[in-house]
This record gives sequence, structure tokens and C-alpha cells, in this order.
Amino acid sequence: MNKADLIVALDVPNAEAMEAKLQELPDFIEWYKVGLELFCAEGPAVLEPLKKRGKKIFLDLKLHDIPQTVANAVKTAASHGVNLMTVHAIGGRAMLEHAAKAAAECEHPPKIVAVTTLTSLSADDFTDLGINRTVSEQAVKLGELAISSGIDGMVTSAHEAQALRDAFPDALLVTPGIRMPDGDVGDQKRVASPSFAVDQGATHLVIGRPIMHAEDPVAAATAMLEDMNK
Ligand SMILES: O=C(O)c1cc(=O)[nH]c(=O)n1[C@@H]1O[C@H](COP(=O)(O)O)[C@@H](O)[C@H]1O
Repeated sequence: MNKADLIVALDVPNAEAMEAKLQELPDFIEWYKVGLELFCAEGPAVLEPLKKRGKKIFLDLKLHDIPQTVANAVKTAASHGVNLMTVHAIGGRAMLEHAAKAAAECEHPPKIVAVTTLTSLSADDFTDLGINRTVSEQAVKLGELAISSGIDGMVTSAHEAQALRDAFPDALLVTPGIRMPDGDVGDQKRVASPSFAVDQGATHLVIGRPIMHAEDPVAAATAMLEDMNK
């Protein structure tokens, strides 16, 4: 039994590249994330090979629009049989409530998680954006909005996870920006190890390049899982 779910981000340009990776990656990976790049390239058909393999699907489209548009998008996406979806918390209460209601009305309701602050943003970006709170304060503020609107949980870096876990004991906490201590950070700003994320209360860890770009993806995924469970 793993301490959290490991989700591999299929950040590849097309279905062919996805298939190559799926053949390489180990069976113990139960969750895959399909994001904007792959979904824009292939549309919903790209989900079929994952469903055939019995994998759980995180469709990460980070919806942020007027309430009705988001509700319709949630319903349409859910009809393709996805387990988890993202919206942006800053879309506001009406948008979040519409998303939650649309999901609940689906035959197979997906869980909806709200992005609080992208893991690629730092405190300096907050200054640029005119936000005067700390990243943790902002996460809790947006978490309150999301949870009270009927959303299932938040996407956050592991550094805000404990504050969110304390405030919302039952929420899903999805943490991207996962790196081993010596790993290449790339464009991420708020990174943490798998074990740190789990210790802080994460329920799902999203990992892309450290596994997808590894010379040996099986070894990389195994090391992430071991670190998560230690
Ligand atoms: O919603 C997400 O999944 C997400 C939110 C966030 O704040 N930061 C973030 O990196 N992500 C996604 O998580 C994945 C992280 O990829 P790596 O940095 O390659 O591990 C990417 O697919 C991002 O789109």
C-alpha cells in the first residue's frame, strides 16, 4: 500500500510518443496525467489507450472561464471517463460551484481539484501580481474558497500542503514540483522530494520530467515510489 498516489505526467507531443512511454513505464503506475499539450494534439481519443490499460486518468486542463463555460467543459470531459480534473481557484466562487455541480451531475463524477498557486511561481512573482500574502496564506485563502464551493481538493506545492492539510483534513492534495534532492528543477520554483510531500499531507504526487526524461524511467519511478513510502 503506497502512502500516496503517484501520477506520471504524460507531457509528450502526440499519441505515438505517449504509446512509446507507456510501453516503457512500469505496470505499478496506476495514474497518468494528460495535460494541455497532448490533449490539444490528439483530443479525447488519446485517453483510450489509458482506459484500455485500466489506468486512472487525471485530465489537467486547468479550466478558468465564466461559470457556464467551465460547467459545460467539465461535463463534456467527464463523459470521456476521467477520474480527476483541474480548475483554477482564482476563477472565483460561482465558477467553482458550477464546476463542482457539473461534476456531481455526471454519470461517473470525476473529482475536481483547484490550482491555488502554480509551482512555477515564487514570492517575487507574487509581488509582480500584486498579491500581499505569503504563498501559504494564499493557498489557504483559495483553499477555503474552493472547499466551501464544493471542490474536492487543491493543487499546491508540497510547501503549502501542511497548512492546507491542517485547515482541510479531508481534502485531496495534489502536489506537482516533485524532485529528488539532486534533481534538475527546470522551470519549477517550489520543489520538494516525494517523502517531504507525503509527510506534509499530499494525497497525490504529480511527476513529469524526472521520470519521463530519465535514462531509465523504470528505475526513476521506482526510486520516487521508494522515497515516497520511506
Ligand atoms: O496542475 C498541475 O498538474 C500542475 C500545477 C502546478 O502548479 N505545477 C505543475 O507543474 N503542474 C503540472 O505538473 C507537471 C509537473 O511536471 P514536472 O515538472 O516535469 O515534474 C506538469 O505537467 C505541470 O503541468
